[in-house]
Amino acid sequence: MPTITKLYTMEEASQHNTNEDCWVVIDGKVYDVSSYLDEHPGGDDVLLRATGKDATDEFEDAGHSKTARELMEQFCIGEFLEMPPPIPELEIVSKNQEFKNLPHKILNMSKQYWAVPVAVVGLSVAIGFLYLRKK
Ligand code: HEM
Repeated sequence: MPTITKLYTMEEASQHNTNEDCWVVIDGKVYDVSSYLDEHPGGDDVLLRATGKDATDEFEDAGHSKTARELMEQFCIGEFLEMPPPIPELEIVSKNQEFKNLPHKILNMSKQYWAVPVAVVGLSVAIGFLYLRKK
């Protein structure tokens, strides 16, 4: 039977960063080490500092034994879902002020183009009015 793996984003994993509720992300897997904080031979502070990021390097740097690696499996709650980085071009377009102000620019332009015929018609009416009054 296939096993269902829960996927967690870093945003979700990083919310579990307290003494009572502590998750760490190591080598693509998410571990709930809340119950292990007091027993961790390296101390609870290192685990708490390892939350909210990929702690693979810190875990490897500590030179964990085979026993430690076997032990950690019981704390595994799922896998880490890495979100793709935002596409730079789309970001540039969305941040570009020129594109953001485009609706206003179009509105202003349409106002300008209306102003000329309205002015011409207004002037013609005024001249016509004055001409008729003189007669
Ligand atoms: C589920 C996760 C983890 C488990 C089960 C675990 C388990 C252990 C165990 C059993 C030891 C004793 C030494 C050994 O047998 O290797 C240990 C030591 C240690 N661990 Fe972890 N660990 C975990 C995560 C981490 C993380 C994420 C860090 C660093 C950010 C870390 C840092 C350390 C340090 C600094 C020591 C002490 C090494 C020493 O004094 O020689 N551990 N850990």
